[in-house]
Parts: sequence; structure tokens; C-alpha cells
Amino acid sequence: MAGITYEDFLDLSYTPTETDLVCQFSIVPAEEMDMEAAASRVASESSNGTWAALTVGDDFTDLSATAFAIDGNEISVAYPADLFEKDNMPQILSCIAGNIMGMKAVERIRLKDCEWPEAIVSSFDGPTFGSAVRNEIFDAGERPITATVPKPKVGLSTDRHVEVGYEAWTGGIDLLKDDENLTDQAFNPFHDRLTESFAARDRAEDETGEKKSYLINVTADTNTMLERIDMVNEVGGEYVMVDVITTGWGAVQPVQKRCAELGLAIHAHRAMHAAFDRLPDHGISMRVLAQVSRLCGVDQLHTGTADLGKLANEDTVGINEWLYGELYGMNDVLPMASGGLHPGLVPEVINRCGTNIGIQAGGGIHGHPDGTHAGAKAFRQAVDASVAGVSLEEYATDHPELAVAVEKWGTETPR
Ligand SMILES: O=C(O)[C@H](O)COP(=O)(O)O
Ligand SMILES: [Mg+2]
Repeated sequence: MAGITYEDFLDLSYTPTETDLVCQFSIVPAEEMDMEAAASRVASESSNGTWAALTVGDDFTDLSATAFAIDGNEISVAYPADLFEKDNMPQILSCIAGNIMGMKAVERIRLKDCEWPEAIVSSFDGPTFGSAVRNEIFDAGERPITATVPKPKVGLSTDRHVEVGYEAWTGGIDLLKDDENLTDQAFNPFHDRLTESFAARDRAEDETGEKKSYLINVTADTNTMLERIDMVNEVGGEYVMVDVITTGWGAVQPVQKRCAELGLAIHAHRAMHAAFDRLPDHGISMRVLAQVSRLCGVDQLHTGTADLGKLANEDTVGINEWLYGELYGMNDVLPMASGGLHPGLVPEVINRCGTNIGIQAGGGIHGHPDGTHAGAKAFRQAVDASVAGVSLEEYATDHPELAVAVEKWGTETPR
């Protein structure tokens, strides 16, 4: 009978069923443990076992996970579907990435990848739009959509923030984006920024004849986020932005449901992800965080810059491919490349990631020697040139803003 002693959680002859959730971990066992014992403890602690052999009899539903493969320092664990509550991401993570992360039986443990069965996937709503935002909200055709964060990231007054946004929109940027730590502070209150930005957005649309939108950061406690989402809807917004890791999945889920009712898209900023994924042999991979984001229904997600930008990245291209991939009919997610980008890096970002992305620059626009409007033009020119297959050098000959940006930054990767 499985589930009594932790050795019972290892079965190298087990073949996962179609309904199992299969998780891949890398582990470094504690000093006195071999891989088999440590793998058993992972399966045990993350399902229905504990450190002690139980003497409670067998009057319980057997929800034991099974460690069924060991390959070097990697193990695979299969979890039975009934272990999980439907549509409850916190509960799932409390199993597969819960106590085991700090368990002394392992020195290090990293949840690297999951294979999600249909029963779990279909219990979540998934994204309302996904990458369709590019042509359902915008009319971007084959090009990536573009975004910018006014800098400095905090401290601009509402008036200045809106002015910067207007300059960026009219320079050719699709999306104005708040920064991850701008919400409702005294120097730039949420409600003022919301109403004034959308008024400026309307003027920018009239001036350019292009669709524009604004990713206002609603991040807060769940009730406040729901109120802010309603406010965004009332002024005719299309999106909200949420810092999904810092708010937590139990907050993202109701946000998704409210946004789906209202027809709003969700832009997910991943601030704090590196607390989980930066150490290569511990934590939760960005790949799994991206999978969780898709199930919880974000439409756009920061997945890095394929290592071209200022932030450390884990396998941007592989993560993006997973976000586009077939998942029992669930909508995909639009990956956002962001963090230290400037016009000179755009061709290589598109070369590595393709055009079905969003691409964001803060410093790479607002650090342009001729200011934000010129910076926005240069960034859009870099996108247009790359999609047309024209080199930046050639495009810059009759696009002076791009020429200035390329002269300033070249193709360097910032730190
Ligand atoms: O939130 C973001 O995406 C960052 O603020 C990016 O800023 P940067 O383009 O200046 O690195
Ligand atoms: Mg930021």
C-alpha cells in the first residue's frame, strides 16, 4: 500500500497516466541521502506523506505521488489528478512547490518543468486574448507591438507622466506602461493618472490615426485591484497591468475573472520572479512560472530579452514557444521582451524571438539624446526596419531619430 513510508513513493517502473500532473525537478540530496531516498521524500512531502512512517491504518484516499524516473540529478514525479482542487493555483503550488522547497532531505531543489493534463488545464480559464491582442486591440499586422515605461520609474508627477506618454504614443509607440512599483502614490495618484492618461490617449489616437492603449498598474490587495479594474473599464481602457508574482496567484485568478467579464486584457509584469528562478539549481523555473501565468489567464507576460537586455534571462525562446504551444485549446500568451532594450538591439530580439511578441523600452526611449518623442520614433523605426528586413544602418539614412539612437547605443547590451 503506497503512502505509508516514504520509500513507497518511488516506483521506477511506473508509467504516468494521462490524467497525472508530471513534474520534473532537479535535486541535490542532503549529505546522507542517495537520489532514490531524496526522490521518494520529494514525492512524499509534496503529496500525502511526511518524514515519519505512518501508523494510521489505510482508511484514506490514496493520493500518493510517484517518483518514477531518475536521470542524473533530475527526477520526474507523477501526481494523481484527485490531489488537486480545480481552478485553484495556490493549492496546486502548495503541493508541487510547497514544503519541498525547504525540506532538509534536499540541499537544493528546482521545479523545472510541468506537463499539465487536460483535467487541470480545462479547470482554468486561461487568457481571454493572448497574442491576438496584436490585431484585436491593435492593428499591428505582422509587427510586434511596442511599449514604453516613462522613466524615472517613480517620481514623475501625473502631468509629466501623461506628457511623456503622449510624446511616446505620438512618436509611434502602441502602449504606455506603468512601471512595476508605480501604483497609487502621493506624487502620482492612480485615479488622476488613469483619467488624464486615457484623455491623452484619445488625443494621440486622433493625431496618429493609430490605436493606442495604456497598461496602468492596478497592483494592490485583491479587493483594491478589482475596484481599480472597474475604474479602468469605466474610462474605456483595454488593459490592466498586474505584478503577478508579488500579488500572488490567488489574487491573479479573481483579477482574470473580472477582466474576462469586462473584456479587458491583462499585462503581467514578473517583478520578483528572480527570487524563485535566478539560482539555477533551486526554486521554480521561469518556464513553470510562465506556465502558471498562462493557466491563470494573463494575456501578456514578460519573458525576457533572450539575454540581450539588462536582466538575467532563462531560456526566453523556449519559454515563448511553450506560451504559443497547443494546450487543450487554451489561448496563448503574448511574450513581452523588456529590460534594457534600445533600438540597436531590436533586430536581434526579433531575430531570436520572432515578431509575435511585444517589445518594450524605457531607458532606450527616454534616454534618447533628443528626448522621448524622438526616442519613440527611433524605437518604432527600428521595429519597422527589422520587420521589413532592412538593416538599421540603411534605415537610419533617412530616419534621423534612429541614426542618433544607433550612434549613441550601437548594439551594446546594457547592465
Ligand atoms: O518594467 C519594465 O519592463 C522595465 O522598467 C524596463 O525598463 P528599461 O527598458 O529601462 O530597462
Ligand atoms: Mg520596470
